[in-house]
Amino acid sequence: MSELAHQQCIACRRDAPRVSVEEINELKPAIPEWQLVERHGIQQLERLYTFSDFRQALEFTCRVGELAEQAGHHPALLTEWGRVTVTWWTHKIHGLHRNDFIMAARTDELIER
Ligand SMILES: C[C@H](O)[C@H](O)[C@H]1CNC2=NC(N)=NC(=O)C2=N1
Repeated sequence: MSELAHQQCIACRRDAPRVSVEEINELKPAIPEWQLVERHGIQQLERLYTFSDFRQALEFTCRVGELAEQAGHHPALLTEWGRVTVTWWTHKIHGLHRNDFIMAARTDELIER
């Protein structure tokens, strides 16, 4: 398990700061396959995972959902035949929190199992 995936998510408050550029530069190397995207002014982390069929994609989707429920922090999930797009950001701060990087690293761990 990567060190980042081991870190604890903290309860994120509405006034919590978004990650700084320095923090992004510190955290992003741990999740190299993820893209930084911006939608409607909101920075997000996004990764496409590919699978052999829809059932595999659906099973992975459910595993990510379980991870999210355990952490109380939830992604956007797009499940298609052979593909799942996972997008993390923190709704209440309209951007990226350290928690999103931790959850992206944990999402990657689901594949490596
Ligand atoms: C009430 C509930 O705890 C909050 O809405 C949680 C749920 N999951 C969440 N997930 C994400 N990604 N961002 C949030 O701000 C968030 N808030």
